[in-house]
Amino acid sequence: MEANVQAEKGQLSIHTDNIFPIIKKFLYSDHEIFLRELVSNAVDATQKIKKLADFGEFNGELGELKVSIKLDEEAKTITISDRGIGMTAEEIKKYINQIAFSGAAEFVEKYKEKEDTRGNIIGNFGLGFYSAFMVAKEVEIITKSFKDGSEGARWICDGSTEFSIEPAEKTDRGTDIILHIAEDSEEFLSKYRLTEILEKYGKFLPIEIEFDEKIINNPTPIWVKAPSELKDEDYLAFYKELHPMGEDPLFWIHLNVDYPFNLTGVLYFPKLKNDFSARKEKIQLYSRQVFITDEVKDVVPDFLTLLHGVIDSPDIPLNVSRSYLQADGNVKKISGYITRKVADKLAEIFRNDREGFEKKFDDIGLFVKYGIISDEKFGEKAKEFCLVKNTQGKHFTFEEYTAQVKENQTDKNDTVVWLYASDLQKQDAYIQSATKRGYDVLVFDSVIDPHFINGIEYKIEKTNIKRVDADTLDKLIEKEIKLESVLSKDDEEKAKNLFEQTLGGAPKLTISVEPMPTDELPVVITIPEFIRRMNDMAATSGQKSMFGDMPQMLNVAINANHPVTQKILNADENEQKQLVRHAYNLALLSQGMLTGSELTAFVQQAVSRL
Ligand SMILES: Nc1ncnc2c1ncn2[C@@H]1O[C@H](COP(=O)(O)OP(=O)(O)OP(=O)(O)O)[C@@H](O)[C@H]1O
Repeated sequence: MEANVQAEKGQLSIHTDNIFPIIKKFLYSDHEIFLRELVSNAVDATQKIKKLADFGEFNGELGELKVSIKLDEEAKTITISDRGIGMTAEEIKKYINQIAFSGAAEFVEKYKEKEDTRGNIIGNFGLGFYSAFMVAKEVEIITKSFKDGSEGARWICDGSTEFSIEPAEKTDRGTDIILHIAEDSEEFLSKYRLTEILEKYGKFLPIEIEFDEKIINNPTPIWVKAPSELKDEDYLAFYKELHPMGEDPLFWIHLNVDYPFNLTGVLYFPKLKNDFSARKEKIQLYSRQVFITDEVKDVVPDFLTLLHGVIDSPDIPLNVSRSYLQADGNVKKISGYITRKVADKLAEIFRNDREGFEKKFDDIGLFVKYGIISDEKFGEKAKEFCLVKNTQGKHFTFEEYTAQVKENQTDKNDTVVWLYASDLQKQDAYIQSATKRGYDVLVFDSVIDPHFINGIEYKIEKTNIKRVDADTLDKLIEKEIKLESVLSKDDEEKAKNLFEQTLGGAPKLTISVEPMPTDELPVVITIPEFIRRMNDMAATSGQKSMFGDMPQMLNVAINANHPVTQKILNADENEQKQLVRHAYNLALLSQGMLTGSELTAFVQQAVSRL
């Protein structure tokens, strides 16, 4: 059989007429970035002239090197001017007419032997210039190269694939890019709008940027300086620059690494209290001092997005438009590095200033706990310095706490039981009972705590964490030796039946008779730990628990040793019922569960006895 497809290799052909509109309009989704691209080019050209002066390849006067932006509302133009290296007519043809040929990349390549110039040069792809056509119907370049004897040149293009180039009068070295703004982009002919864009992308560009007779940027933000040059005031002042309305941060970390990737930055710990709302979009990502994004969730683990500050890394892979990140191996390394640094800083403060660390823990606890449950590596380190606090306000590390309660709170299965309360007011009766037994009670009252408890329980060896009202104390920490019951088996059975009959209408009650100390309540109501915890976690993550909203299951423990139980057993039928209800209501009341009409009835009944 004859083959009608011949094996062949070849080259795809691209029609400039078709691809050009795509580059102009769709490469960059956000039109405002034209200004970022053109100002970055002007900054690059300025950095290059400085470099050439350093290398001895330019011996003239550098002079004032700022980049300036001018708006002419009447002529409907925006002009970006620099005093950088400029271009000869030949260079325009090479760098501008050849789309996707980057003079920036070429410069870096040419001088790579001399030093790592990449650090200063922003451009890479050779496309940024064309973003001008997203907003301009015509673009002019008037430029003069720094090279001796160069003539000025004027390039003009109306956005088609045709251009013209001619000699031009220009006395000074450098480049003016003149944008004749298109009708559909006139929003950019506004001082306010341009200021906004310049402040967003250019606030920390390394060369002075002038607009409307003002310098809009800080060319040497603290993250480009050496930590040894900086004082606390400098860090606090920079924080104010980022968050003018923000409360002072608690502390900060200066990031500075150049191997195996390049990254600088300063991360601040804000006061979080019990509040997740402070989060998100407070870390800004820069690449060579050009603002990229404040959506850093692909670069740092989620819990770190609670921090504020700046990260600058030329090694975070950006796509052509520089507005999106690409998750890759480098990003993982960077994320790992930041996590480690943050953990190390916390460990250092913990070691050097335990008292200060404890004071700050209310504010950073949320962060540390979120880190522990969401990031394995951070969790490993944070185990050493994460603190828990008891009802007396004393702080402990996990290890210290286990050592503290081990003797008294180890159950017959050799498991250490940590008791906690989530609401000091509501659970007061239970806390007091536990304290009377010599047990210690922790406070876990933040939004993250239900998740935190669940997350750490299995990480701390042989430990159970139970809320103080999850069961009667004897069952929370089951000991070998039990308290004796003063009731006969018969009487216990009678008491149980009586409660069951009287409270029969109440939903899902599990009634038991248990020997407890006489100073505890005659009836104790508890909600099983597991079910309550699932409810709590569902509530904070905004989901519905599979167990519904309210605790459906209640354990009602009748205190066999309380004199009231004896009294109930000895009373006549009518009085028995009243006493049972009353004791049950008191137990509900102490759990904060007597509400609505039942509470009203209870209060009225009590009043009638006055
Ligand atoms: N203001 C300027 N002064 C001197 N040369 C310039 C200027 N603007 C652009 N160029 C030259 O034109 C080239 C192409 O610019 P373009 O913005 O398209 O790409 P790039 O900056 O190299 O890369 P990227 O697409 O990443 O921005 C630059 O590399 C540079 O050589």
